[in-house]
Amino acid sequence: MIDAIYWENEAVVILDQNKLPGRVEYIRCEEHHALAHAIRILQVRGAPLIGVTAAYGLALAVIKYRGSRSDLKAYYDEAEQLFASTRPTAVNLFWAITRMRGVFDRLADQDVEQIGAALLNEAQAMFVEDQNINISIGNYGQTLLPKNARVLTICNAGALATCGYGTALGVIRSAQQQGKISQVWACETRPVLQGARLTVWELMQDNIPVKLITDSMAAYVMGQKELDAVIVGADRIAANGDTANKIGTYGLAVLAAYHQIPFYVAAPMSTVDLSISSGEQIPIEERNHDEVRRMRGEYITVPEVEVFNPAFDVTPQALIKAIITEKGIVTPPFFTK
Ligand SMILES: CSC[C@@H](O)[C@@H](O)C(=O)COP(=O)(O)O
Repeated sequence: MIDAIYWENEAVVILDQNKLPGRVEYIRCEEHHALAHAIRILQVRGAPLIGVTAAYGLALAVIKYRGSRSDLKAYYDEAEQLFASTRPTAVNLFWAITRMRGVFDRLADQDVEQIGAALLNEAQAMFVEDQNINISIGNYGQTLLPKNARVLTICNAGALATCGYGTALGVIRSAQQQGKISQVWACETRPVLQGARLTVWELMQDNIPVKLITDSMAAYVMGQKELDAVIVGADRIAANGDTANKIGTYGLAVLAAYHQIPFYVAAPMSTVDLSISSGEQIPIEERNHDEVRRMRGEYITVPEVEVFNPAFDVTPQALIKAIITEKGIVTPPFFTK
């Protein structure tokens, strides 16, 4: 199993996903600013992993705190703000921050060491829970797939995006264990290439048959009747089922509807944001324009060109056949009563 994050001797160690697949390199983060930076620059990414990384970061902040007890709350507020500002779309980040805040507030009268230890316990509990949640998502999700399934996915919603096993790739892993997978199609996922770099690497580690395509080839693959299902992860799901996920997901859902291929979202309940009724209210991150102008560092266009670089899009719920969660398979009207 791939370890995307772990705690070791008063530090958080993360797998540098920007180096994959060429190099498997771990970074030891001794203080929380380094972890916030790692989230911002995608060294750690994927909604559930972003949340757990922030949780470890808040624990680390308190464990490393050397100021006066009376200043701890202001210091914690600032650390929380720092993590909240890293990436706006994945609601798991805010879910994790809120959960950690609950621990911090509950122990308001305790000394700094006790609070630090309790925060670390909470982060580690989230880590273990996330693994179990993903196995449960996988078990439910694999029941939706036929024998010899050919499945298309985008981005990386795998072990690298979570604390292990993955969501969309968790469904694929469970189906593989049942002998049900004949082919995974991985979209490369421009501009940052999480599909080409991460999903391909992760699936090949587990000997799951994967074929890489550029994003623009998906329609052709579907038209050739080479596909039984599309399964993607999610960064935020509104109560009505509208789902924000990596840019390009919406296009795949439209294509899948045209070709009558079922389109599934796999995500933990911590990705469901019941405070918003529809996807219009989901904040969409716009990232650095050089992600589009350059590929792996090299300019692929005129360096001065204007660029639009939304990192996510929102798939309308009408295009989603089911959302696979750890609690079961949810169908329309999804999370609205
Ligand atoms: C289980 S991860 C689900 C999503 O977070 C994933 O599909 C995705 O879009 C990740 O985007 P990223 O920008 O790499 O963090």
